[in-house]
Amino acid sequence: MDDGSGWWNRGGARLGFSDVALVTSLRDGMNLVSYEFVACQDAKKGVLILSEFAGAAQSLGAGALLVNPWNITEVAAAIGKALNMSDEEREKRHKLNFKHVTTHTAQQWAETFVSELNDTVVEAQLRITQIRPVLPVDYAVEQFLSCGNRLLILGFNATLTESVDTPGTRGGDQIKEMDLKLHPELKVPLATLCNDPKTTIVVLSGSRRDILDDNFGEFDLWLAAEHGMFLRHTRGHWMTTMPEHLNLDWVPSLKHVFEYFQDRTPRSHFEPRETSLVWNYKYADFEFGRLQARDMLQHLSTGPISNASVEVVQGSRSVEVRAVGVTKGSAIDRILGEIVHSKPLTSPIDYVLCIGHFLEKDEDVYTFFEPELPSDNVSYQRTKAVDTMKLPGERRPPLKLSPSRGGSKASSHGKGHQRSSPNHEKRQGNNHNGSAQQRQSLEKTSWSVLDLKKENYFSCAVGRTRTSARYMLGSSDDVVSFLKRLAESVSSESLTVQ
Ligand SMILES: O=P(O)(O)OC[C@H]1O[C@@H](O)[C@H](O)[C@@H](O)[C@@H]1O
Repeated sequence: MDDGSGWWNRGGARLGFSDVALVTSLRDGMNLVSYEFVACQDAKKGVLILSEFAGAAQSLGAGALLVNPWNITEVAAAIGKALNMSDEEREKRHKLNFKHVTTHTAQQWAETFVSELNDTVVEAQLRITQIRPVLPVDYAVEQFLSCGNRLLILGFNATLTESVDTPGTRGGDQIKEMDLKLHPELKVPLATLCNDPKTTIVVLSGSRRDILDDNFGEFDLWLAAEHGMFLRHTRGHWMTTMPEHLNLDWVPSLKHVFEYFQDRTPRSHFEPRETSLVWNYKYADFEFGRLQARDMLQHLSTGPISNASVEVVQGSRSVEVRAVGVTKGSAIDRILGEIVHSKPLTSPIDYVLCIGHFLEKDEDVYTFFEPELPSDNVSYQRTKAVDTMKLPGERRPPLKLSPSRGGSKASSHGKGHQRSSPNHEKRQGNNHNGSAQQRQSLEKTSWSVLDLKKENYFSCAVGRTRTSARYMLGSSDDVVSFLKRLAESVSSESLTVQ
């Protein structure tokens, strides 16, 4: 425990040798001593008697004996109990507290704090953000045709699916109605766009890998599941782009909470994922769903995850819990990195369309591509990657992704697919994955990936007017019409070329 500051000699050692620690603060912010005591007691498994007025009582209450320090009889009884406690109980109580102290590190606290601070900024910005104009479809199509390397990033839920209010065409089967299904009118236009050599499509969704596989497996495009934590081209295998330190220990313990709310809210739906859990009540009675959501949020804020490194994200008709650091915007640079690794880039991406019914938390994906800071005084949240490339007020130079930022690690999750080595992919005849030689030469340099002019960037929120996207569309029906227009323009473009 000697950290060089003399703490151990000044008194820290006593904490390690004691059988019992008695903390009787009448008022206390946190009480660091109780944490230090637990940290020093791995050998002795000493008992902590803790004032219920100390902040630490909220996190160490499970293993400590909690007392009201004004109640002398209670304190005396606790001392007696602690001194006579069986080894077994001491060990059990110590284990609970030791786990808490060693897993709730300053690093984790700082990450959660910064992330919540960012959320507050985004929320405040959204409140003062002007209502966005409707996507100028003709102009977006015109610009699309004028560019040579186009990237389309499409959300899935409520973007490429049928509107919730579309009268029941699914035969009244509740379970089937709640399944996420690609809008039937999109199959043809999407296939046309996917087959266009100048266009790359990424479906970026919170949904699980199997759901994206079922809906998009037949198309020639990229799938980014679970808010971009997993990625694959439909001709390749899933890989993970998850940050190394993501803590997912909380997932199993929370599932029963979500199941409970699913069971007591008819037509609501719980989707367990690997990096998040989502309960959606968009098909349920709205008022009842809202009340249930409120209950759930309260339960979550006081329950088992109140100290875990997770975020509770409230949607208009959903509640989601995800690991800190899981957002679409934080994943997008890793996704881009993989895409440009996988096929030789002949020219930088010069057109980006990013469209989705994204939660506020995920709107960071819109700002990632913002070529210029907006002229009004609304400052946008930018991802780390962008911050390193652009100073406030500066026009961003073409995006350079270094291979290390873009790199991902092989997945050991889900279907057990491992990321193939370039050679393996070659054996499969996968022309979306460059040869080992190409990759090697790319890794020696950084290269310009994005050269995006303001007029060629179209970010668009679906069904949300206050957004950090530049434009909005009313519903997925409008998205369908727009994508049909883009597909028609691609068909006439290829006819002209012939
Ligand atoms: O991530 P997707 O599939 O584009 O869906 C966007 C959002 O759609 C909302 O309707 C859901 O309530 C959210 O949970 C989801 O994240």
